[in-house]
Amino acid sequence: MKIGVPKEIKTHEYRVGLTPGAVREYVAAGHSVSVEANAGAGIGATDDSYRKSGATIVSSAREVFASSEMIVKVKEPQPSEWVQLRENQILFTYLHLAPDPEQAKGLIKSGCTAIAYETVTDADGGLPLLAPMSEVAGRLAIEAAGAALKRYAGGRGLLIGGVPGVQPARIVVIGGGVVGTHAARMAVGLGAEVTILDRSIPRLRELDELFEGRVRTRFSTMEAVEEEVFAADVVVGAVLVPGASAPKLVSRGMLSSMRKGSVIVDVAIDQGGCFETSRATTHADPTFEVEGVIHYCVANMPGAVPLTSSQALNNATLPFGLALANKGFAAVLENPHLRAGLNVYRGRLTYKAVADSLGLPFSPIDQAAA
Ligand SMILES: NC(=O)C1=CN([C@@H]2O[C@H](COP(=O)(O)OP(=O)(O)OC[C@H]3O[C@@H](n4cnc5c(N)ncnc54)[C@H](O)[C@@H]3O)[C@@H](O)[C@H]2O)C=CC1
Ligand SMILES: CC(=O)C(=O)O
Ligand SMILES: [Mg+2]
Repeated sequence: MKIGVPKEIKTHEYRVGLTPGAVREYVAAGHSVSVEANAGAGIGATDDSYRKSGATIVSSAREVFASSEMIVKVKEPQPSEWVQLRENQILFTYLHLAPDPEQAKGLIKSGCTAIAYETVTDADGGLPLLAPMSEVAGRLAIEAAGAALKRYAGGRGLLIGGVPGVQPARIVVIGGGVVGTHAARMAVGLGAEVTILDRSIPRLRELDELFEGRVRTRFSTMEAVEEEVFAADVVVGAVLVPGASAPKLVSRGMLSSMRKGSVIVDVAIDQGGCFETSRATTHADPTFEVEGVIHYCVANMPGAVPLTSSQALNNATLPFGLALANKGFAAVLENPHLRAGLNVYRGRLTYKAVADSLGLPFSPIDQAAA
């Protein structure tokens, strides 16, 4: 198959869809790979290193889109990219369609086959292509919170771990999945007082065991969320209902009861965010303030550490990408985990939670592929 890797164009997005090491695997399996010039610059991978791995370097994204049967990216296609997609072309990348009707319409119109990393599943019920970036974003969330808590950044002027004799920051994590767990690890490591809320009791049990008493766990009801958020210095939003828009768990009205200079890190912003007042920001201008509460809502947090993130992402995407390259759409039909990743096929939305969130018709894959 002809595989294409354009350079990422989202603001301050430095990751790359395929590392030179991944290209080598595709080429060894008999595929050809076109990489846009400088696509790997953000991770220090030169065009020459891609050539050595067997790629052909082309000078423009236009050439990549025109010549490839499958496009492998990181972030959701931007408007200038989705107009270049076409029927019978596979797009393999993050999409986050639920809060993004314009992109959804663009992909529907293109007729392409769009597989979303974030809804591909594994045999344990996990999301193997979301998990590595959730690990990164969870860990970064506490760094972001630490920066925003600084007085000159508008924060309360609090050191996360405190010092002997002075209490540390109180960090509340809503959603104890991959992001939440990794955020909690960092927060605990810095000496914060940490509470994790989740709606899954089995998950709360696992967290209780994992942290051996170093975090408090709490079942997530409206009352519990209110009590914890009002007492927090930092709230990390880390909930997910796969494919769907994130539930809004903290309302605008609640902000006035939060501490001035406290910080919200809404990692779930790529699914629309779980705070009513969140709106997506970029690494160029990551925070804004509402009612004295600093909001950090960057939708591509792992893009800030592309060297770590591109490797972690490629480790996870490689077997799925190779299956697609080897078998084409048949791989989607025969592998239930890739099938779960299919969001758009020949002009139809094939993921129910996405269609429901967008208020658009849903077509089961069998129907769409018939
Ligand atoms: N902004 C960014 O750059 C990035 C954002 N993300 C996003 O972070 C979010 C979380 O991802 P993961 O941790 O991988 O998901 P996950 O599926 O591992 O964990 C989500 C957790 O939320 C819990 N949950 C669902 N509804 C809840 C509610 N009403 N109250 C409390 N808990 C609830 C679930 O039980 C689950 O434990 C996703 O939206 C993901 O796309 C992930 C990576 C990067
Ligand atoms: C998961 C995601 O949105 C990201 O890595 O940017
Ligand atoms: Mg994102």
